[in-house]
Amino acid sequence: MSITRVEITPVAFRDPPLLNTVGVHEPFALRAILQVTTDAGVSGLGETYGDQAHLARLHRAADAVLGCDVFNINELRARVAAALAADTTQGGHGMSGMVTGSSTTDRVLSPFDVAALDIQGKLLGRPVSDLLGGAIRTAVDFSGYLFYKWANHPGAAPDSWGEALDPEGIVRQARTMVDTYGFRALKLKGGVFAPDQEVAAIRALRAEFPELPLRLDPNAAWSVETSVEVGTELAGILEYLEDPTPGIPGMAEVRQRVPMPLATNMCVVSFADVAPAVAAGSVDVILSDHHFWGGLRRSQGLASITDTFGLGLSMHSNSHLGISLAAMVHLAAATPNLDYACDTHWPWKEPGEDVIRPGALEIVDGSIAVPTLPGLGIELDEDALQSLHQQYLECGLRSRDDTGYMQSLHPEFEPASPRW
Ligand SMILES: O=C([O-])[C@@H](O)[C@@H](O)[C@H](O)[C@@H](O)C(=O)[O-]
Ligand SMILES: [Mg+2]
Repeated sequence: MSITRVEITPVAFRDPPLLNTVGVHEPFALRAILQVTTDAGVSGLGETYGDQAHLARLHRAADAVLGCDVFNINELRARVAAALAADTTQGGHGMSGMVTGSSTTDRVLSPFDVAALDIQGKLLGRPVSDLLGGAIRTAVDFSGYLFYKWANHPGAAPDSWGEALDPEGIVRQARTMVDTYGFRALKLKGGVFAPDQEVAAIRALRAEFPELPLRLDPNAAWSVETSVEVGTELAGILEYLEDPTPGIPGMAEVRQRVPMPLATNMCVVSFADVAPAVAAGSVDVILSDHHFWGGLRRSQGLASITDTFGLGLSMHSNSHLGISLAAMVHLAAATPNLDYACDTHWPWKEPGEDVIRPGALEIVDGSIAVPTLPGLGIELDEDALQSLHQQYLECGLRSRDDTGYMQSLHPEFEPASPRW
């Protein structure tokens, strides 16, 4: 079952002006869609970041994996690693400066791993979750991911979500999320306003949704002292506090002084980070993300590590389409120690704007039923792929740059970590 062809199609889909500590989302989010074909005529799908530098690496890896057996993921990884061995360039990873230390090989391997598992599943007539050890749940819980946001991108009409720049706006947004999707946990992307305003937003959410677990993630926007102040104020209110401050040592210090668990998708982003973070006692919960942890099998390796060290496991998300969501659902279904509802940016997408045919993945009562069809259980919509590719060609964006976009509108904006 060897790989005979890899097609890589960059696509762009509309994205609202969501704010974060490094800037604001641009009008389009970029992704790359991989179609991997075998000599058996069966093909599989993968989805990853669409930044230009990443695309160049994907193409180098694509040439290197031709002829590789789709059942031999170890060889797949070795070939990707060899193809990128001489690559010492940094950046272009699609995460806007927030997750810089992840492994280049693992980021590039990820969509090939997912596509190979999709093919294996189709050949065997089994869903990907079976290939990962079997689904231990029939549906996967997701959290409602709240963002401060403008009403519209400059020059464009307001989107249906409206503005959210204060606690009332955030509560309104949360109400829409909960009423529409039934989410049973909420996460607020912070690091946008001064910490007291974000504390007020969390308190407002707690008053409106007394039963729902709440998380706050300022993406390392706070100093150790600010993190301790916020953590102390929000005692008993947060399920976990995510990346309050930069770095393994800073997180370790905060962890000693705040009552709630600390989570990260910033100071532990590759296997190389795990030992130092565990030794320093930096975190209680690691957010996995198959897009930078090397695909589904390596993410399960991470799950074993968190299990071994008694750490919690959650799941991180960036703006994504349906192939990524399907992969996340299969992984989460087959990971027994996934202790928390997963993040997803899915509700922020324009309904219907996707590369997969609708219907396979729906958020109902805050969770997504695990597909039971062979492979990922989704189908590529070729026309939609072409139209999102056309949108990519026309939108002019070639790399995610939240900071540059913000500075083009507010030249005085300076991202700093920590900012407060
Ligand atoms: O989409 C965003 O603006 C998020 O801030 C994203 O880039 C982060 O990677 C992420 O969601 C997080 O949990 O840190
Ligand atoms: Mg985070």
